[in-house]
Amino acid sequence: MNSSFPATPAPPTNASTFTFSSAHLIPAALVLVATYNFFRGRGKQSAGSGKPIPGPRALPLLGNLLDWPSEHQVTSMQDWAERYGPITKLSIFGKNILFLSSTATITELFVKQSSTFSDRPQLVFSQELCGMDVMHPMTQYGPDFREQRKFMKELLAPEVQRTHEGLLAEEGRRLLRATFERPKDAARYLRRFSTSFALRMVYGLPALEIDDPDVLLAEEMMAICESAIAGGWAVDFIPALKRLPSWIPFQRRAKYFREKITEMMSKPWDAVKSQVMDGTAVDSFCSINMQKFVDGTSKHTETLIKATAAAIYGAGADTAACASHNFILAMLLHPVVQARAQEELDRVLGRDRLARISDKAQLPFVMNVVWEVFRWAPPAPVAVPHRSRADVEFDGYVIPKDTMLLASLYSMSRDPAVYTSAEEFNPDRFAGDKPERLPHHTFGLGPRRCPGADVAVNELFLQAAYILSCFTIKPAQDEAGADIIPVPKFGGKMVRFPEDFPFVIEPRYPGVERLFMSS
Ligand code: HEM
Repeated sequence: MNSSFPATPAPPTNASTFTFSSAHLIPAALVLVATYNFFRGRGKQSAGSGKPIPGPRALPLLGNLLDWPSEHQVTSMQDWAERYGPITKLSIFGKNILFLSSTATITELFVKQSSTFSDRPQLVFSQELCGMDVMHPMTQYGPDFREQRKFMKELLAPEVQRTHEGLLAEEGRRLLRATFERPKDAARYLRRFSTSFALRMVYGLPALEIDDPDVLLAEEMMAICESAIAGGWAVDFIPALKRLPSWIPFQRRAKYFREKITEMMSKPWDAVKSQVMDGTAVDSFCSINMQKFVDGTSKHTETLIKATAAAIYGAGADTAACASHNFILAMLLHPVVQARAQEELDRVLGRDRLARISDKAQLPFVMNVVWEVFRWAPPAPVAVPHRSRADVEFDGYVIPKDTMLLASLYSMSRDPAVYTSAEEFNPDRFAGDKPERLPHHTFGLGPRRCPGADVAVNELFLQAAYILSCFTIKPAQDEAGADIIPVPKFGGKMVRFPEDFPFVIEPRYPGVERLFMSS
């Protein structure tokens, strides 16, 4: 009966990497470029700039190369926030990187000065070498960005969400049935829920199984995107390295990533295209948008829609799966919270039906559990990197043009000015006379805020309500019969999954299966 979470799929390792985590292997060429940059003084702040931005001391030539947190970015950012305040500066081979860690600073830059801080940095590895420049999370803040947002709005805006409810409910029932029949695989079914939901919403594919090639390809693709964007690739800091020959390991890796990304963008897209042609396509983001360019819309628009489709499931499936894993962990560690949520579900819904999205207002405690899961363990603890478009004066500092900005959404969740006893899992913080602020920041701030935020909240709400109506999550036991209470540990670069932990999931009462077996 014990279940446990599989680790996040790792990107393929058919070639050794060339990242800053293996900095000792960087060849002499790299040092030469560094020397060149150093003497050109590219790492300095702009001429006549304000007070120096605090941060770890930079070494000659290397700058802060050795301080770069290729793993556990969140922990480094928390440490720096304590030592240097809300803005910490690193400089690597002439590139300025700012780590932001307070609600006030992130809001000021990403919301109030959004026209300057909503671009993405030029990441040579992911954008140029892997071909991700057209994917929405990497597009620059300009016409292509706005056009893709328009396509997405038609799918993801709150007013069109009801159309996804049928799909969510169907995937939810599949989750309950599979968990009932094979409780030890519950964690894998949670992942299937979000991947299958995202792929069906975007491409109108039939419901997918755990080991379906489309699911496996999508999971590999997500791991590839994470590695490409957050891998700390040397070529992102020294663009001249992109001219190195194709047999160099990072070039081989980029080639493999590019081929997989192209396959993932084209395979389901081409399948939908032929269904549209022969009139068998079901309504989906792709089939609906394809009709628009049948009559001669440009190839560029087709590429934008195709890349938007890939970005929606790429950005949405893993983060949502991570949130549901965090939910299970939170319920395992907090049985009293779990029992209160179950009591509310029984009181409001009875034991005759499962929740609907329209029940959210009647289930305030369940909703507060959902928000507290997002706050306690933000799935994307550091926002996708932003870039400054111009020199900007802020708080006595000058932030130079082309600075990369990494915002810690995790630190916002731990901000003592906003949340009391922030480490505690306490859904009641959002209730009572003086409720604390709901953690909308978990989805980022300003124009680059996650376009799938409302879908993600509905997805976790329905999962939480379905699971707690039908099952109880309990600790597994060791050989001596003692409960195993896991100490939460998290890993991953962009999406921070909890590490593998054992748990037991059991039906709440005899006959509960009639709620989900028949449909
Ligand atoms: C628990 C679930 C989710 C979390 C925590 C989350 C969080 C985030 C965050 C923090 C960002 C970066 C914001 C920034 O750069 O400042 C982002 C971007 C994005 N998210 Fe989500 N997300 C989730 C689910 C989804 C879903 C379900 C979808 C689609 C259906 C989605 C689509 C996207 C896209 C396309 C972007 C790129 C936006 C851009 O670059 O402008 N996300 N998300």
